[in-house]
Amino acid sequence: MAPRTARASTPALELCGLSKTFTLGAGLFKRGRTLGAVSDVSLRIPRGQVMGLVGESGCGKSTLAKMLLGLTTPSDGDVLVDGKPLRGANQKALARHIQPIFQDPYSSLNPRKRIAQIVGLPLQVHGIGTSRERAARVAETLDVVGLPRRAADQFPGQLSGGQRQRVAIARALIMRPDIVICDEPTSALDVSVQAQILNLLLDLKAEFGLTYLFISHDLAVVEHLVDRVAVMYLGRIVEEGTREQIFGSPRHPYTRALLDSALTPEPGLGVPDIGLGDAMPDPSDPPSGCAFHPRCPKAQALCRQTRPRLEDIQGDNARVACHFA
Ligand SMILES: Nc1ncnc2c1ncn2[C@@H]1O[C@H](COP(=O)(O)OP(=O)(O)OP(=O)(O)O)[C@@H](O)[C@H]1O
Repeated sequence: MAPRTARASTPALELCGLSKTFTLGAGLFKRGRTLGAVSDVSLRIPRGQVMGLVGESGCGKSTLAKMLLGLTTPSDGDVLVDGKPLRGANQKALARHIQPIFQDPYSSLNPRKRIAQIVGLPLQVHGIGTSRERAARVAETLDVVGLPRRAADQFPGQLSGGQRQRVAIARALIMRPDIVICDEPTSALDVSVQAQILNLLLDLKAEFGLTYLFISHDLAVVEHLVDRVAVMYLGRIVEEGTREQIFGSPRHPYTRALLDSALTPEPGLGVPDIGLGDAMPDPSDPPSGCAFHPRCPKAQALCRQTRPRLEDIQGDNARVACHFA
């Protein structure tokens, strides 16, 4: 793994043609079908920036996150952290660079452990510091995420949803990572608490120079804190650009549909109906050509035949995969 003093121009996190294929229904005498959960994803996240990753349920966001966290092995492609490949890196080195914050603080915290044990566990697992040093770092980190000192002795069940997500954030920060993968970190929270957690994430980013990949189906949440946005459909990135480009002048019909659905007034109700009629196609049997064509209001014959490449939009520092964008 890279030293923490990598050059400022090197992206903190780079995904190069990352793919994950699952085999379904294989047996002794049966070959099984393949499902491309993530296909040929390439992204660069500069140090200190927030990349939003958006798309409907089942488009591959969590599978992508698991590959970045070393929880799933890519079928193809590479992940570079500070310019160095993650492949072959040991878990200890990885944990010092990349940490996750997951959606559900209710199920991701062990209900039988005290908060101090939960937050300090990564230090213990990786043999960092004496027990006194670990306790001091836990106390300091609880402060940083805005939890009272007394929370250290409490159990998750004694805390509110927002406080539990602060615990999950403290557990991620205790290793002082450079990159945090936030997988729907506010989806399980009340709307009023969501804003507090998002503001906390922004403050922590500034304080520790963190780089975030922020995964969400909720575009309103993403708009609040990202620098760039990548839009994913059926395992592929279909559009990527700055926050202003994606929210101000989206080019891909799917991005437009997602933005339209974000305007429907039912925040916090889970994945929106994006108003495109047919549900997302079966990823183990994707449509020919552009995978979005059966739902696309602008589809033409070419879209059924040829898959558009994700190409640079001239002079715009953005990319789109659509024949007619
Ligand atoms: N272990 C697995 N084996 C087989 N298929 C899988 C596996 N994990 C995920 N998939 C499939 O890969 C596709 C992408 O799933 P993934 O969970 O990454 O999507 P997602 O965008 O994170 O969805 P959600 O927001 O609902 O979590 C889905 O079709 C899913 O059923």
